[in-house]
Amino acid sequence: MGSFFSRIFSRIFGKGEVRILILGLENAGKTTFLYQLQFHQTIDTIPTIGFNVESVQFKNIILQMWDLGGQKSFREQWKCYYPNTQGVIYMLDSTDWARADLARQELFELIHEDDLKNTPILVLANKQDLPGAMSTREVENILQINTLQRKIFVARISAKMNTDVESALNWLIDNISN
Ligand SMILES: Nc1nc2c(ncn2[C@@H]2O[C@H](COP(=O)(O)OP(=O)(O)OP(=O)(O)O)[C@@H](O)[C@H]2O)c(=O)[nH]1
Ligand SMILES: [Mg+2]
Repeated sequence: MGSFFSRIFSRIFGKGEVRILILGLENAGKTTFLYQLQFHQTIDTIPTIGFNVESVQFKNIILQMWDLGGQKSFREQWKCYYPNTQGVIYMLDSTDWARADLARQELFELIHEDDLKNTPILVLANKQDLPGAMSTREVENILQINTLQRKIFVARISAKMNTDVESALNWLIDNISN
């Protein structure tokens, strides 16, 4: 019985589990993305108070995915979740041109954190199903990706329509294992 529990425990908390944070401004689509991955469904969301966490099986690994609330008061608490993180997903509402500068400021803040200094960052340019969504080039310019000396990659997705969601994750997983 003991070994049964230790196997389960190591499966959940052991080497096979990868800790990923999903960050980004409120309304970017973080929770929609998480539930699309976990349940393969578009679930109606409400603004996240605090966080949601789900263990998602992806290929042969388990991703422990922390979806943190993006409202200002919650952004101030993101730091508490940085230790031991192996990958960051930075979610952007690609139609929110008005808050693009704020989205960049928040990205630049987390990029300079010690706890995240070796962490690859996958930028998900979400809501590509909507008219006026930014192109990859526009996202790279707005977020000044070229100035960052980091493993960072922009992928365009629609969390709601489940377009390119899993293929985007491949980059992150490959870069964590490297
Ligand atoms: N059209 C479209 N709408 C989306 C997409 N992804 C999310 N949304 C919508 O955007 C709104 C916000 O989505 P959430 O997933 O709750 O956003 P969030 O980033 O978790 O927001 P907070 O929890 O407040 O930080 C909801 O109305 C979603 O249905 C998408 O790919 N396309
Ligand atoms: Mg949310």
